[in-house]
Amino acid sequence: MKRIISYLKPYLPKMTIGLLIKFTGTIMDLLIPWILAHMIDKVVPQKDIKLIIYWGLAMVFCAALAIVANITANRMATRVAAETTRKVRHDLFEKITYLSCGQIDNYTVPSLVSRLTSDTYHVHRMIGMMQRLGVRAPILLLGGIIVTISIDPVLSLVLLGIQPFIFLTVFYVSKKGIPLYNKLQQSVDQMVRALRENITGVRIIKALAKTDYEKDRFASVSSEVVKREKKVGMTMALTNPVMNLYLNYGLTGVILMGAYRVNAGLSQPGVVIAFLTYFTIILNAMLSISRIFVLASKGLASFNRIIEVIDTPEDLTIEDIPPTPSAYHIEFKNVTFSYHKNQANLRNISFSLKKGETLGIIGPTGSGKSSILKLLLRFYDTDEGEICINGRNVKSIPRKELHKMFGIVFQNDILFADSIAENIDFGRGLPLEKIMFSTDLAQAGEFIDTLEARWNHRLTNKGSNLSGGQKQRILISRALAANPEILVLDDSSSALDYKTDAQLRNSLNQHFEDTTTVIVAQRISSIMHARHIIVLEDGEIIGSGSHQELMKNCKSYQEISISQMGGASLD
Ligand SMILES: Nc1ncnc2c1ncn2[C@@H]1O[C@H](COP(=O)(O)OP(=O)(O)OP(=O)(O)O)[C@@H](O)[C@H]1O
Repeated sequence: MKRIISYLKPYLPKMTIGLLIKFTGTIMDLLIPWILAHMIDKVVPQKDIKLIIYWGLAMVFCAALAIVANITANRMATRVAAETTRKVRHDLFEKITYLSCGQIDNYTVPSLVSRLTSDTYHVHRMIGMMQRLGVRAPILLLGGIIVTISIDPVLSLVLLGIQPFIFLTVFYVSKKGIPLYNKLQQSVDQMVRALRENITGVRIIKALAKTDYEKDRFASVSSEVVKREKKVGMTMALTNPVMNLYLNYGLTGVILMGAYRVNAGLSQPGVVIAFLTYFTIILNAMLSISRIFVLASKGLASFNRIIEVIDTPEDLTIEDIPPTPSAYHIEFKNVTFSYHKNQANLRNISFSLKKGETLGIIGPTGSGKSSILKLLLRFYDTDEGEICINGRNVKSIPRKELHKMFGIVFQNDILFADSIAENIDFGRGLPLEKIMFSTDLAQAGEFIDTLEARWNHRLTNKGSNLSGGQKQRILISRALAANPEILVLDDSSSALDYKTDAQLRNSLNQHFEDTTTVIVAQRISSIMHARHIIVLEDGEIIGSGSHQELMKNCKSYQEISISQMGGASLD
């Protein structure tokens, strides 16, 4: 609660003014039936047209003021809700961008997406609703009760008699409805997750003719949503008819008792008419209050899910480790690491690279090749051992400074719906010449020249209007464009033909001789020229050395080489 108030704090003056306006509008709404009763019972019998017009105008004024005040207050409330939600969403987004990879793994991406979308939406609805109805409904309820008791205490007994039933209904619906809403939200989360997987994987689903399977899978999560929606609907559907029933019974009771009291000269017709209106106002106010409870509990649950992420303590903090002089640019010293802190995914990894040297990493799928790169970039911290760049432990290098050293191409790296130039620049403000130079080096210049708008050619989301090889070249251009100190290529030549791959390697040798390069590859031809090669298996180095050395000493390497190139050597 404290946190939500801290978000609302900047808008407190605006909210106070809005609530005062709302208060005025609501009082006007409450006044109208009272004026009506006064006119019928006191003014009309005097047969003074001037007085009737005067009171009539008072009613018109109240009605106009009520509507203007309510609209103004609602608009102000909407603005406050939108602004507050914008700030919450912004803080959440910012925090997500700073979460470490381990923290993202723990939350999972779909859960973070639904916190950013549906949870912020619920918070928005709650803040809006609390301002619109949070003041109005209690005033209408309390004010209505006070006015009815003051104009005819006996008729109020009808209202009093019906209250326990109303309370019971509201209590039952809230008690049942809130957990049902929470369950519904969970199944909506699952449906969003399935939908997301389906849409991102639409090609492979089609290619593997899994459309029917996916349709069934989606149908099953969707029918769970429908089932839960029905359950919520069935419970909530009780509210309006049951309340209407109470209302009608109450109104009948008021009319019966009112008629009796008017006949007996104990009350007046105007009071009975006003009473009927107040009765409706009071019941509607109670209904609104029950809705506020449901919406507030949903909104608070969502807000807590958002705050959980925003308050996640920062891990991977910068540690004060003094640098040690080193002849090496990159060093891995006995590094052991596990994602789930149970079974090690990398064990005892050691290697060192001098400036400008190239390391090739090869090994079967799942052997830990990409994990080495993730540790080098400090996406995760090692469990044992240390990783140094220029003698500085990566844990002691500020994140921005560390990442600036790198040019990276990851597996399945992403291109955005933007121009080719902007995709390469990536917000770094690089001059076009550098971008053009990098595309030439990455062997992308040739295909860019065939495009009408060339570097301004717009890509679609994820670069889906390019071929796999073209995408790969743009991604490599992005990695090269800022003249990185360290170049990391994770299986990035897999979509390049052998000739382009060889041309790329030549360009790198010529123009990036000071850049230390780490290449992860499935193809031996992509790494066989590297100064150092390590062969990984099950998270361990089972062979290291140059291509020739490995061809002599490492059985696994020989097998890969023979299977891919018939065991060709460099010479
Ligand atoms: N984010 C993660 N959370 C948990 N386990 C992970 C995560 N990423 C990778 N792993 C596990 O760590 C091991 C090594 O994975 P890694 O991606 O490093 O392999 P790889 O050699 O690069 O494989 P590939 O050639 O298929 O890309 C695998 O067993 C994988 O399941």
